[in-house]
Order: sequence, then C-alpha cells, then structure tokens
Amino acid sequence: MTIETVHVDLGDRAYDVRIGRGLLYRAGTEIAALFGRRRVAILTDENVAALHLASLQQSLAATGIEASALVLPAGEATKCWAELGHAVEWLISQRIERKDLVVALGGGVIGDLAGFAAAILRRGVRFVQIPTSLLAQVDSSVGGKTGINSPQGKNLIGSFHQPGLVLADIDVLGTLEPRDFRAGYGEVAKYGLLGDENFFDWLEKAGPQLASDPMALQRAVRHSVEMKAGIVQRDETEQGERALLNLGHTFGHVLESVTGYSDRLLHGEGVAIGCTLAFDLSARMGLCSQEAPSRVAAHFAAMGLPSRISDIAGEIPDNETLIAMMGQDKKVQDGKLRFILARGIGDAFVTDAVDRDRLHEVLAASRL
Ligand SMILES: NC(=O)c1ccc[n+]([C@@H]2O[C@H](COP(=O)([O-])OP(=O)(O)OC[C@H]3O[C@@H](n4cnc5c(N)ncnc54)[C@H](O)[C@@H]3O)[C@@H](O)[C@H]2O)c1
Ligand SMILES: O=C(O)C(=O)C[C@@H](O)[C@H](O)[C@H](O)COP(=O)(O)O
Ligand SMILES: [Zn+2]
Repeated sequence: MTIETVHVDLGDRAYDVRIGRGLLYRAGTEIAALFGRRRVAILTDENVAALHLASLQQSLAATGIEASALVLPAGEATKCWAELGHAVEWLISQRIERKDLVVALGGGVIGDLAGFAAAILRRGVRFVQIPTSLLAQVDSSVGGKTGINSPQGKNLIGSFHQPGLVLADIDVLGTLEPRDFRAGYGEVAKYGLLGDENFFDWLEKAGPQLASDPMALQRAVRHSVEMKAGIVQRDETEQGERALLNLGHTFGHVLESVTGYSDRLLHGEGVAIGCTLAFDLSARMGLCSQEAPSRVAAHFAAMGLPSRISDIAGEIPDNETLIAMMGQDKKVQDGKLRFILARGIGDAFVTDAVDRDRLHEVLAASRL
C-alpha cells in the first residue's frame, strides 16, 4: 500500500498530510527533508509513550535530529491550564526556538494541547502532528484548531495554529483500545453525514470491518482528510462553511462538559449522540425524513457507539441546564444558538432558526 498525500492549500501556511503504513519509522526522514535537522521537542501521553515513543526517537536519531520528550497524563482532563503550563514551561526549559519543532505524538488531546503550546510559545513555534488515534488522523491533526477545555465549556481557550506537516501512520492504529477506535469512528461517520451520502453508504458496509482491513481503513482516513482539507481551505477560521464540521458538537460538547471531561463520555461518543440528536431535531422540524435519524442511530448501534443521552452512565443535568450551557458554544452569534441541521444524509447546513420546543422534545426523547 502506498503512502498518499493530501495537500492543505493555505497559501504561506500550506502543508501536506501524509497517510500510509510505516510512516512513524520514516518520521526522521520526512521531517529532515522538510525542515532540516532542527531540534525537536516531543509532547506525548503515557499510553502512547509506552507503545510508540521509542520508534519515533530512533527514527529521529537515525537522521541526526536531536529530540527530547515530555510525557503527559492520558485522557481528556489533560486539556487544562495546569498541563498547558507544564508543557509550555518545559518547552522553554528545552530552549526550543521559533524555527525548532514541537511534535505532537498522540491522539486529539495531545494534538490540541501541543498545538496550542506551540502557538503561544515565543508567539509561535512550528509544529508537526503525528496523530496516533483514529480521531486524530481523520480530524484533529488537520485544520489548525488548537486549545484546551474550560470547566464552563469545551475548547473555550485556544487559537488557530496550523501544523507544518502531518504524518498519519495507519499501523499505529492497531494498538488502540477498541473503545477509542470506535469513538474515533464517530468523527469518520460525521463526514458522510454532513456532506457525502455515498461515503456514508460505503461506511454502512465497510465500517464494521475497518479495524481489521488496513486498505479500507486507509481509504476512510484519506477520504475524511480530503473532505476536511477542502472545507478548511475554503474557510480556515470558521466564518461560514467550516461550522459544518461541528455537526453533532453543540450537543456533544455540552454532554462532555457535564460528564467532567472524563471516561464517562469520550469526545467521539458525544459526537455520535450529537449527530443523532441533530438529525432527530431536523426530522422533528420537518427538514428531513423521519427515516434519516433512525438510519443514523442504527449505524452507530452497529458500530458499538452510543446514540442517546440514556446511553451515558450516571446522572445528566436537566434539559434547561443543558440548553443554558449551549449558550457558551463558539457558534453562538448575538446570543443566538446556531446548530448544524440536515435536509438528509450528506446534506447539512448551519442555521439559527431552531425551534426551542422541538429542541426540548429531542432532548427529552433521548433520555427514554
Ligand atoms: N482540533 C480539532 O480539530 C479536533 C477535532 C476533533 C477532536 N478534537 C479533540 O480531540 C480530543 C479527542 O481525541 P482522541 O479521541 O484522540 O482522544 P485522546 O487523545 O485522549 O486519545 C484517546 C486514548 O487513546 C490513547 N491512544 C492514542 N493513540 C494510541 C495508540 N496508537 N495506541 C494505543 N493508545 C492510543 C490515548 O492515550 C488515550 O487514552 C478531544 O479533546 C477533542 O476535543 C479536536
Ligand atoms: O475542525 C473543525 O472545525 C471542527 O469543528 C472539528 C471538530 O470535530 C472538533 O471537535 C473541533 O475541535 C470542534 O471545534 P470547536 O470550535 O467547536 O471547539
Ligand atoms: Zn470533534
């Protein structure tokens, strides 16, 4: 299987996303070819470090690149002020200069935190994404959204800072825990739901085999990255079309916040529930057929993903509280909630014309 390249054309911030097998072992060569032998500071988490850090370090050393590494705790709670401060102070202590490289080796948590650390260190240091989770390969490593969470809302602190290179090695996905693989799949399905019904049709057949079929997996990663790159190229800072990538997230982010950014609900699981709720809301508002939300929920169930609020263990605050918390969403304009709704599978759009009664109905039905 070949290594494929998706180019993200952002003018002087353009970069390549390289996708294929064995890329971790080629990281030193790929990085040296593009940036020369600059010093590298790797940020990673404890799970990824145990499995993949040595391979990256060997690859860099073999190319004559000097690298040091900081290992952070694994999990969503790491996207916080304390760990950001820890990472930035460590990078300063390593005397990382603007033209050196911060390398994010990990899932979306590490990518978001490392990218934000690189954005604010010395007002901007170059960085490379080496995404190791399915979610990070198909979504978070591309597009330059970086940041951390606030107890008041998800990703409320951050900046746009594009990577200079993304290396997505399909082989490293083989060590993911099944639950983390499934959660990442939530974002894969999102692409079909927001803009490509043919892709969703294919996923309905190929999805259950993805984890054991590297060719199908690479196709899913490449297609997702192509879709994201296209949207980001047209709307880098989310003035319009990019908000489509937020399908399911108005619901999902609030559910992540109220579950304390914990293992009770992973980001991709929140996206799966949120996408189902967005389709249910669309159907109740007469925008799409009643079959569409059933098809979405059935596919997530077939993939072992949750699709209802009642699938989350433990207490969830009442609907008034959830809707009040949606007021912190970054898509809010002039105090008005904006949602991504759909006319059908693969046909999403952004709107502030949301029927509050139907919103209550959707949330209530999802708890049954
Ligand atoms: N910036 C963006 O555009 C964007 C897009 C989507 C999601 N996100 C963010 O990404 C985060 C979720 O990312 P995630 O699902 O990757 O979570 P994560 O980074 O917590 O990774 C999930 C788990 O998998 C482990 N892991 C990662 N790679 C592994 C591997 N190869 N083998 C074994 N274990 C591995 C991690 O240690 C962790 O325990 C959320 O914070 C979300 O907000 C950002
Ligand atoms: O890249 C984007 O744009 C996205 O919205 C991708 C989402 O999957 C991702 O979770 C993103 O971090 C959410 O953005 P936010 O601005 O709502 O925090
Ligand atoms: Zn997401």
